[in-house]
Amino acid sequence: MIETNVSKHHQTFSQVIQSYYQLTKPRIIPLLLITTAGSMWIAGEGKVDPLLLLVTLTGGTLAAASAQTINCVYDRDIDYDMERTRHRPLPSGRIQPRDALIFAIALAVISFSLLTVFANLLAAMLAMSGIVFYILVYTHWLKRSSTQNIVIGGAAGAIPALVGWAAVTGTLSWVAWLLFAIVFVWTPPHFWALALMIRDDYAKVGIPMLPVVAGNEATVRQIWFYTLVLVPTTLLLVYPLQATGIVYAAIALALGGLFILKAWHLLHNPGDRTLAKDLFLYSISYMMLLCLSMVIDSLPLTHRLISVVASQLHLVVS
Ligand code: HEM
Ligand SMILES: CC(C)=CCC/C(C)=C/CC/C(C)=C/COP(=O)(O)OP(=O)(O)O
Repeated sequence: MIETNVSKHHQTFSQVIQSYYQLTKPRIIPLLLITTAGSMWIAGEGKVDPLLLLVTLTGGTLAAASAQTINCVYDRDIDYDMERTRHRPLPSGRIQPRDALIFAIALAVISFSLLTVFANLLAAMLAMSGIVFYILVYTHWLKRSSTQNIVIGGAAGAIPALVGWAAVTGTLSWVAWLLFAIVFVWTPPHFWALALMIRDDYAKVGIPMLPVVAGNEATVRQIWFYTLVLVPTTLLLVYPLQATGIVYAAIALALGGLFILKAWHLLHNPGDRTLAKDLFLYSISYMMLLCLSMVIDSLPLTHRLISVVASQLHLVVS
Protein backbone atom coordinates (compact mmCIF):
# COMPACT_ATOMS: atom_id res chain seq x y z
CA MET A 1 0.00 0.00 0.00
CA ILE A 2 1.10 3.50 -0.73
CA GLU A 3 2.40 5.38 2.25
CA THR A 4 4.18 8.66 1.91
CA ASN A 5 5.54 11.14 4.37
CA VAL A 6 3.25 13.89 3.23
CA SER A 7 0.43 12.83 5.57
CA LYS A 8 2.74 13.16 8.53
CA HIS A 9 3.43 16.81 7.78
CA HIS A 10 1.11 19.32 9.32
CA GLN A 11 -1.47 20.62 6.88
CA THR A 12 -3.33 23.88 7.34
CA PHE A 13 -7.12 23.86 7.42
CA SER A 14 -7.36 25.37 3.96
CA GLN A 15 -4.94 22.75 2.59
CA VAL A 16 -7.16 20.01 4.01
CA ILE A 17 -10.27 21.57 2.44
CA GLN A 18 -8.37 21.90 -0.82
CA SER A 19 -7.44 18.20 -0.71
CA TYR A 20 -11.03 17.07 -0.15
CA TYR A 21 -12.13 19.34 -2.96
CA GLN A 22 -9.59 17.76 -5.33
CA LEU A 23 -10.80 14.31 -4.34
CA THR A 24 -14.11 15.04 -6.07
CA LYS A 25 -12.44 15.68 -9.48
CA PRO A 26 -14.32 18.99 -9.59
CA ARG A 27 -13.47 19.98 -13.15
CA ILE A 28 -15.75 17.33 -14.64
CA ILE A 29 -18.80 18.16 -12.54
CA PRO A 30 -19.97 21.39 -14.28
CA LEU A 31 -20.51 19.56 -17.57
CA LEU A 32 -22.48 16.82 -15.81
CA LEU A 33 -24.64 19.61 -14.34
CA ILE A 34 -25.09 21.26 -17.73
CA THR A 35 -26.55 18.01 -19.11
CA THR A 36 -28.86 17.86 -16.07
CA ALA A 37 -29.96 21.45 -16.64
CA GLY A 38 -30.54 20.93 -20.39
CA SER A 39 -32.76 17.98 -19.57
CA MET A 40 -34.66 19.96 -16.92
CA TRP A 41 -35.43 22.77 -19.32
CA ILE A 42 -36.77 20.48 -22.02
CA ALA A 43 -38.79 18.58 -19.41
CA GLY A 44 -40.19 21.84 -18.02
CA GLU A 45 -40.89 23.23 -21.52
CA GLY A 46 -38.82 26.31 -20.80
CA LYS A 47 -40.05 26.91 -17.26
CA VAL A 48 -38.10 25.47 -14.34
CA ASP A 49 -38.72 26.28 -10.69
CA PRO A 50 -35.46 27.98 -9.55
CA LEU A 51 -35.54 26.16 -6.20
CA LEU A 52 -35.93 22.77 -7.88
CA LEU A 53 -33.08 23.66 -10.24
CA LEU A 54 -30.85 24.63 -7.33
CA VAL A 55 -31.68 21.50 -5.34
CA THR A 56 -31.24 19.15 -8.30
CA LEU A 57 -27.92 20.64 -9.32
CA THR A 58 -26.68 20.58 -5.73
CA GLY A 59 -27.84 16.97 -5.27
CA GLY A 60 -26.22 16.06 -8.61
CA THR A 61 -22.98 17.76 -7.60
CA LEU A 62 -22.83 15.88 -4.31
CA ALA A 63 -23.62 12.52 -5.97
CA ALA A 64 -20.97 13.01 -8.67
CA ALA A 65 -18.47 14.16 -6.03
CA SER A 66 -19.21 11.05 -3.99
CA ALA A 67 -18.75 8.79 -7.02
CA GLN A 68 -15.46 10.43 -7.96
CA THR A 69 -14.18 10.21 -4.39
CA ILE A 70 -14.89 6.46 -4.17
CA ASN A 71 -13.22 6.07 -7.58
CA CYS A 72 -10.15 7.86 -6.17
CA VAL A 73 -10.06 5.43 -3.23
CA TYR A 74 -10.40 2.41 -5.48
CA ASP A 75 -7.89 3.58 -8.07
CA ARG A 76 -5.26 4.97 -5.69
CA ASP A 77 -2.74 2.30 -6.73
CA ILE A 78 -2.81 3.10 -10.45
CA ASP A 79 -3.23 6.82 -9.78
CA TYR A 80 0.10 6.68 -7.97
CA ASP A 81 1.81 5.18 -11.02
CA MET A 82 0.47 7.64 -13.59
CA GLU A 83 2.12 11.02 -14.00
CA ARG A 84 -1.23 12.78 -14.61
CA THR A 85 -2.81 11.44 -11.41
CA ARG A 86 0.16 11.01 -9.06
CA HIS A 87 -0.47 14.28 -7.23
CA ARG A 88 -4.07 13.50 -6.30
CA PRO A 89 -4.79 13.62 -2.54
CA LEU A 90 -4.74 9.84 -1.94
CA PRO A 91 -1.64 8.75 -3.88
CA SER A 92 0.27 11.72 -2.47
CA GLY A 93 -0.83 10.75 1.06
CA ARG A 94 -2.62 13.98 1.95
CA ILE A 95 -5.83 12.10 2.76
CA GLN A 96 -6.23 8.61 4.18
CA PRO A 97 -8.49 6.19 2.26
CA ARG A 98 -10.74 5.66 5.29
CA ASP A 99 -11.37 9.40 5.66
CA ALA A 100 -12.07 9.67 1.94
CA LEU A 101 -14.66 6.89 2.17
CA ILE A 102 -16.41 8.53 5.11
CA PHE A 103 -16.46 11.78 3.13
CA ALA A 104 -17.93 9.99 0.08
CA ILE A 105 -20.66 8.30 2.13
CA ALA A 106 -21.57 11.61 3.76
CA LEU A 107 -21.84 13.26 0.33
CA ALA A 108 -24.08 10.45 -0.95
CA VAL A 109 -26.35 10.58 2.11
CA ILE A 110 -26.77 14.36 1.83
CA SER A 111 -27.39 14.07 -1.91
CA PHE A 112 -30.01 11.36 -1.44
CA SER A 113 -31.80 13.24 1.32
CA LEU A 114 -31.80 16.53 -0.56
CA LEU A 115 -33.13 14.98 -3.76
CA THR A 116 -35.75 12.87 -1.97
CA VAL A 117 -37.11 15.71 0.13
CA PHE A 118 -36.99 18.59 -2.37
CA ALA A 119 -37.23 16.79 -5.75
CA ASN A 120 -38.50 13.21 -5.65
CA LEU A 121 -37.50 9.63 -4.87
CA LEU A 122 -36.95 8.69 -8.52
CA ALA A 123 -34.40 11.48 -9.01
CA ALA A 124 -32.67 10.46 -5.77
CA MET A 125 -32.59 6.78 -6.70
CA LEU A 126 -31.23 7.58 -10.15
CA ALA A 127 -28.43 9.67 -8.67
CA MET A 128 -27.52 6.81 -6.32
CA SER A 129 -27.62 4.34 -9.21
CA GLY A 130 -25.14 6.63 -10.99
CA ILE A 131 -22.72 6.22 -8.09
CA VAL A 132 -23.20 2.45 -7.94
CA PHE A 133 -22.84 2.01 -11.70
CA TYR A 134 -19.73 4.18 -11.91
CA ILE A 135 -18.06 2.30 -9.07
CA LEU A 136 -19.18 -1.27 -9.67
CA VAL A 137 -19.53 -1.47 -13.43
CA TYR A 138 -16.92 1.03 -14.61
CA THR A 139 -14.27 1.30 -11.89
CA HIS A 140 -14.38 -2.21 -10.45
CA TRP A 141 -15.53 -4.45 -13.27
CA LEU A 142 -14.53 -2.90 -16.60
CA LYS A 143 -11.82 -0.24 -16.26
CA ARG A 144 -9.00 -2.71 -15.70
CA SER A 145 -10.34 -5.54 -17.86
CA SER A 146 -12.01 -4.39 -21.08
CA THR A 147 -11.31 -2.06 -23.99
CA GLN A 148 -15.05 -1.35 -23.93
CA ASN A 149 -14.70 -0.03 -20.35
CA ILE A 150 -15.76 3.50 -21.16
CA VAL A 151 -18.50 2.54 -23.64
CA ILE A 152 -20.49 0.57 -21.09
CA GLY A 153 -19.16 2.41 -18.03
CA GLY A 154 -19.94 5.69 -19.80
CA ALA A 155 -23.61 5.06 -19.03
CA ALA A 156 -22.89 6.42 -15.53
CA GLY A 157 -21.99 9.80 -16.98
CA ALA A 158 -25.28 9.85 -18.89
CA ILE A 159 -27.41 9.32 -15.78
CA PRO A 160 -27.41 13.02 -14.72
CA ALA A 161 -29.61 13.72 -17.77
CA LEU A 162 -32.14 11.22 -16.36
CA VAL A 163 -31.87 12.79 -12.90
CA GLY A 164 -32.80 16.19 -14.36
CA TRP A 165 -35.79 14.81 -16.19
CA ALA A 166 -37.01 12.84 -13.19
CA ALA A 167 -36.65 15.86 -10.90
CA VAL A 168 -39.02 17.90 -13.08
CA THR A 169 -41.55 15.27 -14.16
CA GLY A 170 -41.31 12.56 -11.49
CA THR A 171 -41.03 9.98 -14.25
CA LEU A 172 -38.92 9.03 -17.31
CA SER A 173 -39.95 9.24 -20.95
CA TRP A 174 -38.57 8.55 -24.42
CA VAL A 175 -37.12 12.05 -24.52
CA ALA A 176 -35.28 11.42 -21.24
CA TRP A 177 -33.81 8.20 -22.60
CA LEU A 178 -32.80 9.99 -25.78
CA LEU A 179 -30.93 12.61 -23.73
CA PHE A 180 -29.26 9.72 -21.94
CA ALA A 181 -28.36 8.20 -25.31
CA ILE A 182 -26.82 11.46 -26.53
CA VAL A 183 -24.35 11.60 -23.61
CA PHE A 184 -23.79 7.85 -23.88
CA VAL A 185 -22.81 8.00 -27.57
CA TRP A 186 -20.77 11.19 -27.04
CA THR A 187 -18.59 9.60 -24.34
CA PRO A 188 -16.45 7.29 -26.55
CA PRO A 189 -15.24 10.10 -28.86
CA HIS A 190 -14.73 12.32 -25.80
CA PHE A 191 -12.65 9.85 -23.89
CA TRP A 192 -10.80 8.02 -26.67
CA ALA A 193 -9.56 11.33 -28.10
CA LEU A 194 -8.00 11.95 -24.69
CA ALA A 195 -6.77 8.35 -24.44
CA LEU A 196 -4.92 8.82 -27.75
CA MET A 197 -3.02 11.70 -26.16
CA ILE A 198 -2.14 9.91 -22.93
CA ARG A 199 -1.98 6.28 -24.05
CA ASP A 200 1.54 5.81 -22.70
CA ASP A 201 0.35 6.58 -19.17
CA TYR A 202 -2.41 3.96 -19.41
CA ALA A 203 -0.04 1.43 -20.98
CA LYS A 204 2.35 1.88 -18.07
CA VAL A 205 -0.23 0.75 -15.51
CA GLY A 206 -1.81 -1.93 -17.71
CA ILE A 207 -5.19 -0.27 -18.15
CA PRO A 208 -6.58 -1.74 -21.39
CA MET A 209 -7.69 1.53 -22.96
CA LEU A 210 -8.48 1.05 -26.64
CA PRO A 211 -5.43 2.88 -28.12
CA VAL A 212 -3.12 0.78 -25.91
CA VAL A 213 -4.64 -2.57 -26.88
CA ALA A 214 -5.95 -2.04 -30.41
CA GLY A 215 -3.75 0.86 -31.60
CA ASN A 216 -4.40 4.36 -32.91
CA GLU A 217 -5.99 3.32 -36.21
CA ALA A 218 -8.64 1.14 -34.58
CA THR A 219 -9.34 3.89 -32.04
CA VAL A 220 -9.87 6.65 -34.60
CA ARG A 221 -12.18 4.33 -36.55
CA GLN A 222 -14.24 3.81 -33.40
CA ILE A 223 -14.28 7.56 -32.73
CA TRP A 224 -15.46 8.12 -36.29
CA PHE A 225 -18.22 5.51 -35.89
CA TYR A 226 -19.56 6.97 -32.64
CA THR A 227 -19.43 10.51 -34.03
CA LEU A 228 -21.49 9.43 -37.03
CA VAL A 229 -24.04 7.88 -34.69
CA LEU A 230 -24.01 10.88 -32.31
CA VAL A 231 -25.07 13.59 -34.75
CA PRO A 232 -28.25 11.89 -36.04
CA THR A 233 -29.06 10.86 -32.46
CA THR A 234 -29.06 14.51 -31.36
CA LEU A 235 -31.50 15.28 -34.18
CA LEU A 236 -34.02 12.65 -33.02
CA LEU A 237 -35.01 15.21 -30.38
CA VAL A 238 -36.33 17.37 -33.21
CA TYR A 239 -37.85 14.56 -35.25
CA PRO A 240 -39.67 12.30 -34.48
CA LEU A 241 -39.81 13.26 -30.79
CA GLN A 242 -40.51 16.98 -31.40
CA ALA A 243 -39.10 17.85 -27.99
CA THR A 244 -36.97 20.66 -29.42
CA GLY A 245 -37.45 23.10 -32.29
CA ILE A 246 -35.66 24.94 -35.04
CA VAL A 247 -33.11 26.79 -32.88
CA TYR A 248 -31.83 23.55 -31.38
CA ALA A 249 -31.94 21.83 -34.80
CA ALA A 250 -29.76 24.51 -36.41
CA ILE A 251 -27.23 24.56 -33.55
CA ALA A 252 -27.11 20.75 -33.27
CA LEU A 253 -26.47 20.49 -37.02
CA ALA A 254 -23.71 23.11 -37.00
CA LEU A 255 -22.01 21.69 -33.89
CA GLY A 256 -22.40 18.14 -35.20
CA GLY A 257 -20.97 19.08 -38.60
CA LEU A 258 -17.86 20.45 -36.93
CA PHE A 259 -17.57 17.33 -34.74
CA ILE A 260 -17.72 15.13 -37.86
CA LEU A 261 -15.12 17.31 -39.61
CA LYS A 262 -12.70 17.04 -36.69
CA ALA A 263 -13.26 13.29 -36.38
CA TRP A 264 -12.64 12.98 -40.15
CA HIS A 265 -9.29 14.79 -39.83
CA LEU A 266 -8.31 12.47 -37.00
CA LEU A 267 -9.46 9.43 -38.97
CA HIS A 268 -6.89 10.30 -41.63
CA ASN A 269 -4.15 11.21 -39.16
CA PRO A 270 -4.39 8.60 -36.39
CA GLY A 271 -1.01 9.40 -34.89
CA ASP A 272 -1.53 13.17 -34.64
CA ARG A 273 -1.83 14.01 -30.96
CA THR A 274 -2.59 17.66 -31.67
CA LEU A 275 -5.71 16.64 -33.62
CA ALA A 276 -6.66 14.24 -30.83
CA LYS A 277 -6.30 17.03 -28.27
CA ASP A 278 -8.31 19.34 -30.47
CA LEU A 279 -11.14 16.79 -30.69
CA PHE A 280 -11.07 16.15 -26.93
CA LEU A 281 -11.36 19.87 -26.14
CA TYR A 282 -14.02 20.30 -28.79
CA SER A 283 -16.06 17.42 -27.34
CA ILE A 284 -16.41 19.40 -24.11
CA SER A 285 -17.45 22.65 -25.82
CA TYR A 286 -19.79 20.62 -28.02
CA MET A 287 -21.73 19.11 -25.11
CA MET A 288 -21.82 22.45 -23.30
CA LEU A 289 -23.21 24.32 -26.31
CA LEU A 290 -25.61 21.54 -27.29
CA CYS A 291 -27.19 21.61 -23.82
CA LEU A 292 -27.23 25.41 -23.85
CA SER A 293 -29.10 25.28 -27.16
CA MET A 294 -31.68 22.96 -25.53
CA VAL A 295 -32.26 25.60 -22.87
CA ILE A 296 -32.48 28.50 -25.35
CA ASP A 297 -34.74 26.50 -27.64
CA SER A 298 -37.21 25.71 -24.86
CA LEU A 299 -37.62 29.29 -23.56
CA PRO A 300 -41.03 30.90 -24.11
CA LEU A 301 -39.22 34.02 -25.36
CA THR A 302 -37.59 32.00 -28.14
CA HIS A 303 -40.96 30.60 -29.16
CA ARG A 304 -42.41 34.13 -29.32
CA LEU A 305 -39.46 35.40 -31.39
CA ILE A 306 -39.82 32.51 -33.81
CA SER A 307 -43.51 33.10 -34.34
CA VAL A 308 -42.81 36.81 -34.97
CA VAL A 309 -40.11 35.94 -37.54
CA ALA A 310 -42.35 33.30 -39.10
CA SER A 311 -45.25 35.72 -39.48
CA GLN A 312 -42.94 38.37 -41.00
CA LEU A 313 -41.67 35.80 -43.49
CA HIS A 314 -45.23 34.85 -44.26
CA LEU A 315 -46.04 38.50 -45.01
CA VAL A 316 -43.04 38.81 -47.32
CA VAL A 317 -43.92 35.62 -49.20
CA SER A 318 -47.64 36.35 -49.63
C1 HEM B 1 -16.66 6.70 -18.56
C2 HEM B 1 -16.76 7.90 -19.13
C3 HEM B 1 -15.68 8.96 -19.05
C4 HEM B 1 -14.35 8.82 -18.89
C5 HEM B 1 -13.54 7.54 -18.73
C6 HEM B 1 -13.79 10.17 -18.86
C7 HEM B 1 -12.45 10.43 -18.65
C8 HEM B 1 -11.93 11.68 -18.57
C9 HEM B 1 -10.56 11.94 -18.21
C10 HEM B 1 -9.53 10.87 -17.85
C11 HEM B 1 -10.40 13.28 -18.22
C12 HEM B 1 -9.12 14.04 -17.91
C13 HEM B 1 -9.23 14.44 -16.50
C14 HEM B 1 -7.93 14.90 -15.92
O1 HEM B 1 -7.07 15.40 -16.66
O2 HEM B 1 -7.82 14.75 -14.70
C15 HEM B 1 -11.66 13.88 -18.60
C16 HEM B 1 -11.89 15.21 -18.70
C17 HEM B 1 -13.13 15.76 -18.75
N1 HEM B 1 -14.32 15.08 -18.82
FE1 HEM B 1 -14.54 13.10 -19.10
N2 HEM B 1 -14.79 11.07 -19.01
C18 HEM B 1 -15.95 10.39 -19.12
C19 HEM B 1 -17.21 10.93 -19.23
C20 HEM B 1 -17.47 12.26 -19.08
C21 HEM B 1 -18.80 12.81 -18.98
C22 HEM B 1 -20.09 12.01 -19.05
C23 HEM B 1 -18.64 14.16 -18.84
C24 HEM B 1 -19.69 15.22 -18.70
C25 HEM B 1 -20.84 15.19 -19.33
C26 HEM B 1 -17.22 14.45 -18.84
C27 HEM B 1 -16.67 15.70 -18.75
C28 HEM B 1 -15.33 15.99 -18.77
C29 HEM B 1 -14.78 17.33 -18.69
C30 HEM B 1 -15.57 18.62 -18.60
C31 HEM B 1 -13.39 17.17 -18.69
C32 HEM B 1 -12.34 18.30 -18.65
C33 HEM B 1 -11.89 18.56 -17.28
C34 HEM B 1 -10.77 19.58 -17.28
O3 HEM B 1 -11.03 20.75 -17.58
O4 HEM B 1 -9.66 19.18 -16.98
N3 HEM B 1 -16.55 13.28 -18.99
N4 HEM B 1 -12.58 12.88 -18.81
C1 LIG C 1 -25.53 10.63 -11.32
C2 LIG C 1 -24.10 10.40 -11.00
C3 LIG C 1 -23.71 10.43 -9.60
C4 LIG C 1 -23.23 10.13 -11.96
C5 LIG C 1 -21.80 9.98 -11.73
C6 LIG C 1 -21.18 9.88 -13.04
C7 LIG C 1 -19.75 10.22 -13.07
C8 LIG C 1 -19.03 10.51 -11.83
C9 LIG C 1 -19.18 10.27 -14.27
C10 LIG C 1 -17.81 10.64 -14.47
C11 LIG C 1 -17.18 9.95 -15.63
C12 LIG C 1 -15.72 10.23 -15.62
C13 LIG C 1 -15.27 11.62 -15.71
C14 LIG C 1 -14.85 9.27 -15.51
C15 LIG C 1 -13.37 9.48 -15.34
O1 LIG C 1 -12.78 8.31 -15.59
P1 LIG C 1 -11.59 7.73 -14.70
O2 LIG C 1 -12.12 7.56 -13.31
O3 LIG C 1 -11.06 6.54 -15.36
O4 LIG C 1 -10.57 8.95 -14.79
P2 LIG C 1 -9.11 9.08 -14.22
O5 LIG C 1 -8.23 8.30 -15.14
O6 LIG C 1 -8.87 10.57 -14.29
O7 LIG C 1 -9.14 8.56 -12.82
